[in-house]
Formats: sequence, structure tokens, C-alpha cells
Amino acid sequence: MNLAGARVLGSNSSVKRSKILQHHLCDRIAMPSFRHRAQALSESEKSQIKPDFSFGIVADIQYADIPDGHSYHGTPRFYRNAKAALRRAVSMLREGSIPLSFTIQLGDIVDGNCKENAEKALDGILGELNAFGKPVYHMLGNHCLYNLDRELLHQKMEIPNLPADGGSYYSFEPHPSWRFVVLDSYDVSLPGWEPSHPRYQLALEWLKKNNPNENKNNPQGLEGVERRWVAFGGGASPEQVAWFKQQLQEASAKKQRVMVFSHLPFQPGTAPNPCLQWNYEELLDVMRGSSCVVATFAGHAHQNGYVRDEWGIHHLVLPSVLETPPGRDCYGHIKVYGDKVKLVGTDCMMSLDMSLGRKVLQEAA
Ligand SMILES: Nc1ccn([C@@H]2O[C@H](COP(=O)(O)OP(=O)(O)OC[C@H](O)CO)[C@@H](O)[C@H]2O)c(=O)n1
Repeated sequence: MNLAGARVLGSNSSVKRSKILQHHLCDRIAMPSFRHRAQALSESEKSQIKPDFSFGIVADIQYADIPDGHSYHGTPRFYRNAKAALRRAVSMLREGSIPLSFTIQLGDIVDGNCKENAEKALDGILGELNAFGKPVYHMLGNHCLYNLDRELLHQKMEIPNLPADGGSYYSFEPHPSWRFVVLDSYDVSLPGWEPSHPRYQLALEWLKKNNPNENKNNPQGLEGVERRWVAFGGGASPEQVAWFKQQLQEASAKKQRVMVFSHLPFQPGTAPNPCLQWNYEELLDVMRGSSCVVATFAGHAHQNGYVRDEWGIHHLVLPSVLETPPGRDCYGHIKVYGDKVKLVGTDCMMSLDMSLGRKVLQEAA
């Protein structure tokens, strides 16, 4: 891993003895050239034993059939290029030397700016992803929900095992020793629910209580992690939190290890504070109350971020296809071994070796 910019937090930090790494966009930092990285990886791969399984990963494609633009803060966004970059990613994931069992996309598959053509944009991107030829697991981001109905997204994305309450959380077992839990970051939110829906009402209540600004997308005046109280964020309902707890209990009982996937990041330090999930602490408490969670993966922040917390859980935030300059790449694959997990990022996506904590190894023995 390129450790430029890494720092070890002090003992008075909330993530004591943790390593924190935040790579920013590939056009903002000096990254090793693609060729150099490909050679380095093939050298290390020669010495690896075969993983138990491997899968592809991609974040924030956020495609729209509109001219290039920029984020609220002025970062360039290459809306049409996102499809070309995804096509390249899918073909590399499909044809690469490592056989992948499936791919996960971390939400915001299309951008909210394609109001009239949202369904067409969604169909186009699903077509690109499905060219992978193996299962693709999805989750919903704020942009998915700006113009598209949840039910329609569930159907088109063929999301399995959904709860009866209309939420978008589910789990699957990619290997007998592993459970993957996909959380719904917008279970309690303004986007995705009718204003009369109880989950919308709850989101409004939380936002009114925590963000005094008239424009609830604006975190102005809020300090530190309080800046997460913005309307383009979201939270997990009490029902989802209870379900999550149960998932981890079941995984522990089956001696399974767990990876958690979500559009919004949970761990402070992995992403700017306005990107954090509203009730991230509750979800972290659930994870830390069990010994089976190895890693969490999120998108939304459009940049690389990493913290290993003091419970040994690896928290990763992965960069966006949308803000990857034309001609550059942004995707990765993850190799899962008995004692470690290895993210192999391409070009703008970081690479990372993650050892399994002692407690996880003991629990699953
Ligand atoms: N201070 C702000 C920030 C944003 N907005 C408005 O909120 C909407 C969502 O912002 P957007 O950047 O489009 O959200 P993304 O999910 O694409 O990106 C998440 C992270 O920010 C990436 O770094 C939009 O309408 C903004 O104009 C605001 O009003 N005030």
C-alpha cells in the first residue's frame, strides 16, 4: 500500500493505536504509475497461496448522460465518462487473471442530475455491470433515490432476501466461513420515501433536532462529527439495527467472519464528517459487541480512506468512478484468505493488506 499521508493517531484519540490513511483523488496526489503498480502486484501475487474466494468492487459510478460538471465543493465530475470507465473495469474484472465469484457496487449507480432519463441511465449501467457475467450485488445511495423508486431499484437490481418493511438491507453467504451484510444507509432518510412515510418523518425529526440550517443539506455551523446531520445523509432504523445485531449473532454461532457493506461510511477519520452515517455510533457498537466483523466497505466520499479501529476492524472508504479523470481507472478486487483480506486496487483505488484480528481468528477457530 502507498502509505503517503498515513499517520498513527495518538493514544488520546477515539481510534487509539489505529492507522489512518486518506488518499485523495488520483488527480490530487502523486500515485505510482499504473504499469509500476501492475508489476508490483504480479510479483506479490506469485508468492500468494490461492485465496478462498475473490470478488470485484466498484463505488459511486454516478453516471448521467449530461456534460461534465463538478461537486458542490468544485471537484470535477465526469458524468458520461463514468460509463466508459465502468465498461473498462467490468472487462478487466471479468478477464483478469484472478477468477472472481461476484462483484459489489457500493451505491450511487446513477446521478441525481439525470431526472428525465434516470431509468434509461440505470438500465444502461446495469447492462454494463451485468456484462460481468456473474452475480452483481448492489446497495442504494442518495443519488439512486433522488429520481428512482425504491421498489423499482430493488427489482431491476434483483436484490435478494429483502426485509418486509421496504428497506434495502440484506445478507448473503459467499463462502461457508463468511457472511456479507449489506446495510441500507437510507433506511431513515428524506430521499426514497414519500413525505407521509414514517421513515421520512423520523428522518425529518432527527434533522430538525440536529441541523438548525434552513437548507438541511448545509452543515454550516455544525462542528466535528455533528456535520453529518445533512439531508443527503441517512440513518439505520431501529428495525435495521436489531436485524444487524441478529445477523452478527447468527454469524458468530456459525463461526463465520463478516464483512459489512454500506453506501455511507461509519468510522470517523475515513471520510469528511458530512459523509458519515447519522447513527454510525450505534452500528459501530453492534460491530464491536461481536468478534466476527473483519472489515467495512463504504463509498459516498469519493476518495480513499482507511482506519483500523482499536477493536481491529478495518474500515475502508473507496473512491468514485464519477470523479476519476478520463483515461484513468477506479476499481478493485478483494482476495479473501483464511488469515487475511487483500484489496487490490487499480490506478485511483488504493491497495491494502488486512490481517484478521486475534479475536476474529479465535472466535472462528
Ligand atoms: N455544503 C453542502 C454540500 C452539499 N449540498 C447539496 O447537497 C446535495 C448533495 O451533494 P452532492 O455533493 O451531490 O452529494 P454526493 O452524494 O454526490 O457526494 C457526497 C460527498 O459530498 C462527496 O464528497 C447537492 O444538491 C449539493 O448541492 C449543499 O447544499 N451544501
